[in-house]
Amino acid sequence: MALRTISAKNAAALDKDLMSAGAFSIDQLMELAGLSVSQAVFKLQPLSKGKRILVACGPGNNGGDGLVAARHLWQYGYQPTMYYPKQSKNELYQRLTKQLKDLNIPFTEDFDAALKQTDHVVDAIFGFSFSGEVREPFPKVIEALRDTKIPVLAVDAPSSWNIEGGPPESGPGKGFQPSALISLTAPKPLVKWFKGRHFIGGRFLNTEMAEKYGLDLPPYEGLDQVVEVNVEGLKL
Ligand SMILES: NC(=O)C1=CN([C@@H]2O[C@H](COP(=O)(O)OP(=O)(O)OC[C@H]3O[C@@H](n4cnc5c(N)ncnc54)[C@H](O)[C@@H]3O)[C@@H](O)[C@H]2O)[C@H](O)CC1
Ligand SMILES: [K+]
Repeated sequence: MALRTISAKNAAALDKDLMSAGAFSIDQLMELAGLSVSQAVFKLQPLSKGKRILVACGPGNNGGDGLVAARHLWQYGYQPTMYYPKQSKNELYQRLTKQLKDLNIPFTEDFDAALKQTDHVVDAIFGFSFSGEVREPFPKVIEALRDTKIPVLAVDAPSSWNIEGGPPESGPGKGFQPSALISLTAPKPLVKWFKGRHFIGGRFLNTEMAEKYGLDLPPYEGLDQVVEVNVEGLKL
């Protein structure tokens, strides 16, 4: 039986619930989400296969997960490069950005050039709050992700995909099928159309919240912040 999915609306409500009734702060959730992303990269792209990781970050919390992941990746010995064209003025993102700059992690404005010099890409552009047509400056970036042969790990959703309806039928994301996906907390309905390796991360759900939102507690093991699942949602 497949792991149960969570709609965009319920994912946003669960996030709020975790931060009110659940007593988590956004920093904590983002740190755990980003840590999971870094562990998925470690499993997909061992250091021996190439250390250069291009992390594309969008303006919201999906981008924040990418900022956190990059810091952990640096600590593991990777060489992250950041593409973060719409930087938020929010204090949390500014702190995360400073932490990366203090590690001398480069920020680039030229996504195409950076893509030619990387071994792996993290797509942390849009997550469960994406809707409508992709707006500037991201259409070109989504097209490049669609066309590249370099492996791409999508964070929570392949950016530009509709959370409920999956791949877009037109626009830059038409035909974009990343090689891997990490679903945070629980898979979104779009996983039905996803064909690559699938991880679950964001190990912070409790039994009560899982029951309230009709979710399964993912089968994490030991110290792992991620679990890889097959199309049926079962641990590999
Ligand atoms: N509980 C969890 O699982 C947690 C998940 N996290 C991550 O947070 C994102 C959701 O974050 P949110 O800030 O709500 O939204 P997004 O990052 O998906 O995007 C919002 C951002 O994007 C802009 N935007 C929306 N649509 C478009 C468009 N068509 N074109 C251009 N820009 C667009 C919008 O204006 C906002 O600025 C979730 O997926 C996880 O990755 C948390 O980190 C921790 C808890
Ligand atoms: K994404």
